[in-house]
Amino acid sequence: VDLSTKVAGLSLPNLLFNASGVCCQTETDLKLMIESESGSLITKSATYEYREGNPSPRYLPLPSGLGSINSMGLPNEGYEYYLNFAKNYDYSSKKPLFISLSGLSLADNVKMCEAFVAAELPCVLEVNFSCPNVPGKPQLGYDMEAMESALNVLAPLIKKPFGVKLPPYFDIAHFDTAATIFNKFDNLVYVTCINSVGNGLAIDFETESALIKPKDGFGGLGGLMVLNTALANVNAFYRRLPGKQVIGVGGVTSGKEVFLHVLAGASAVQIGTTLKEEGPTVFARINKELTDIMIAKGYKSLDEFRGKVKTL
Ligand SMILES: O=C(O)c1[nH]c(=O)[nH]c(=O)c1I
Repeated sequence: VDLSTKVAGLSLPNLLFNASGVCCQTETDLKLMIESESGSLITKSATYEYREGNPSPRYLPLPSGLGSINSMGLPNEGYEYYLNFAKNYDYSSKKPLFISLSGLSLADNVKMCEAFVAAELPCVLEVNFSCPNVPGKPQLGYDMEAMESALNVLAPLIKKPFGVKLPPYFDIAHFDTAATIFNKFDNLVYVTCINSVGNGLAIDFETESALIKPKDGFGGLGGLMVLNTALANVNAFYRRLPGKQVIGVGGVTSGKEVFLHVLAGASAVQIGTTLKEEGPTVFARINKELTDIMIAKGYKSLDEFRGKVKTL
């Protein structure tokens, strides 16, 4: 059974990697990803300067076991740290490297993209339009005009194939509008769907308190509970972006959800909450589970069923 795939022209030995933000903020984290059975890795979204992020507790798995809530607040080492990591990365390692950028302004995104473009590295840039947890900064992904304006500046600047990380959309008209924008940019070769479902609220029954400290307890939701929204966003953009690819993320706890993401159209699949809770051994487990599912169903490669979800 062949779990390999191609994204943005790069070959991934298998389709699994981390969701940006999980197991990827420091070199220690990133080394764990390199040593894991993942097919690639992506760095924590970078801002121009180092950021401490929001006060803790800022991430928790939910007592229900159905997911997680986070309001990290974009903690990261600053973009130069990840530029340096990218300069020292062993690109002969077969594991492609993705770099996530989430500038607090278009000017910051421009400066960070210019620095990465100037370095002429084989890593793939992904612009994060969907961080839900920086107080006072609305998600660009929910402002269609602002997102198009940003892409009008960033796509020509990046020149090479790149991707964007999107928030979940919940209205067909939004899928249509967003896809129309993305189809204007030839080098925008993939979208990653979905980021966390923004601004949920987890309340503890006993203490009658919000679970996390930042933003009165409001934070992005992840894990199994967001699976069906994730599958919808993957399939909506798979149908609307001919010639482009979709990376699926949201709700992956086993090979079964990975299989569903590929059926919905995903070229690669990321793991967030389950990676955070289980650790990097999750990649070996889920690759094996997916292999067993494909053998049971008689599939030899991902191409045989990618995007082939049936309708009634
Ligand atoms: O709070 C965060 O750091 C964060 N949390 C998320 O759930 N998604 C994001 O893109 C980010 I940048």
